Amino acid sequence: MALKQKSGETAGEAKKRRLVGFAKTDEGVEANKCIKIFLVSSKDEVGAKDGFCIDPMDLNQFFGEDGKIYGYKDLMINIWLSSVSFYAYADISYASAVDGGKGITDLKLALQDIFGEALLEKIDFLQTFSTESHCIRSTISAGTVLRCYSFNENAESSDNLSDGSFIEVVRMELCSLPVGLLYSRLVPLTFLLIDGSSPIDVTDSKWDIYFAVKKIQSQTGDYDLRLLGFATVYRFYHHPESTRLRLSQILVLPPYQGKGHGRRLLETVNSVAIAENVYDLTVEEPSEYLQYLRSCFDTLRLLDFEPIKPAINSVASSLRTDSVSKKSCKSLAGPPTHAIEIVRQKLKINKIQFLRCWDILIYLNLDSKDRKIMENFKASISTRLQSDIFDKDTKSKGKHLIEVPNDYDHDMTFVVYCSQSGEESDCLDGRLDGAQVDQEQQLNQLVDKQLEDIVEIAEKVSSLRSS
Ligand SMILES: CC(=O)SCCNC(=O)CCNC(=O)[C@H](O)C(C)(C)COP(=O)(O)OP(=O)(O)OC[C@H]1O[C@@H](n2cnc3c(N)ncnc32)[C@H](O)[C@@H]1OP(=O)(O)O
Repeated sequence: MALKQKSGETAGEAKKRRLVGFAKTDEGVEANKCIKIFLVSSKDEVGAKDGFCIDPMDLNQFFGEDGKIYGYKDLMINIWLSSVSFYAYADISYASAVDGGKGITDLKLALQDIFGEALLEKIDFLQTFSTESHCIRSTISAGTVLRCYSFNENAESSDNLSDGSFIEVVRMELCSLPVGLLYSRLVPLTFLLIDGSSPIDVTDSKWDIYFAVKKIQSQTGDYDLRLLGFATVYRFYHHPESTRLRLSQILVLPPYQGKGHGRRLLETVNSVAIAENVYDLTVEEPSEYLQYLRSCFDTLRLLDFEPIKPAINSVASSLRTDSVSKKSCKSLAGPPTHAIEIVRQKLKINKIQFLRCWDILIYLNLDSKDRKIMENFKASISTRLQSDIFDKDTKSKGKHLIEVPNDYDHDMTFVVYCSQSGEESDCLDGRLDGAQVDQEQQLNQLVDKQLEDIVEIAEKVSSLRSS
């Protein structure tokens, strides 16, 4: 006999209710785990799962607060992105779609948030391989070719044009209609591959875009263009009658990364800054790798820049002396003002970037195996960091350095804040819940991290110079 519960239902009924209740708990699936994005260059590659798969930053960010997709059983989303036209098509498959308590995610809407109007139905997408096959050439051929270099697929080649493929760097105004339309189809790539990227206003005439394109010669003697990467650059007004350039986004398509195209794009923007004698060139929130690339590139230029050599030699020779007092460390910690100014004027490197490269330039002039010299070098960096963060005046106003945990595992984040009263305790201490740790220890960690970066770039620069 079935046992009845208090409410009058049997134990069997209660069990069934529990099971149904359990089945209804939809745990969802992380977008990162069920979406794959393939870069394809022909119709035949669409549908093949062994093509070039893009590794996006984080797809979860496009799907609600927890990054999950709800309501589907065995969901698989394969997205085919054409490297010819930059249109896309999403192949969505699942066993069933049931509201398990958290609704059914509107996949079309979410994918449109990423791909916008570039997302097409399959039939239209397949047609783009013929109808849009020349879209890069027809859009970009009106641009100004600023640079041309030959390129060997398997090994990075020099800039002589004798062999390999031809690569051109072409500049265009983003506000021209065909360029704006092409850029709008490239925006999804910036969302997927650049951390924290946001679209730019293509109607603003101060935006330029630099395309790196590969020229492909056809058997008929005609040619076509394949897009390898691009960079967007904004032209700011600088008082009283100058402009500043800011590199906002730079992206090399994943199959072509690490082959020197990003560096060539950066070099080209830099030559424009010099040729047009703008005030300086800055980079908007560079990623760690872009900053590394940029520091290698700028340090190499600075090593050949005669006007700052006496200043580098003078600091390096002081650091070589047996003992460097705290007081003298301060004067050794940074470049002299005239060096900062001439570097900005001639190379268009701004002060913050020059300070980063300065440490590398000094390090390259020292014997890294000499413990005493390295101690002096470290002390000079520490002195500068210390005065950057806690200069005399602000120290007495209650400045605090606090380590704050972040979502990334590679670095630490530090927050510097001032208590209004200048007293030790402040409501922020409470908010950060015991995050305040010993300042000196944190400063040392900061110095060690800085030293690590300096050594890494110095070694890369030395190997590039000797190759
Ligand atoms: C502001 C922003 O947009 S931040 C976001 C930046 N973009 C992204 O993160 C998107 C994804 N990533 C990318 O698109 C690319 O990787 C980029 C744009 C960051 C870099 O472009 P890539 O083509 O991959 O880099 P590229 O091959 O040109 O340069 C890298 C190498 O050149 C080296 N290099 C730097 N200067 C020079 C020089 N003058 N001569 C020779 N080599 C140099 C660098 O040291 C680096 O070598 P390594 O990695 O072997 O140590």
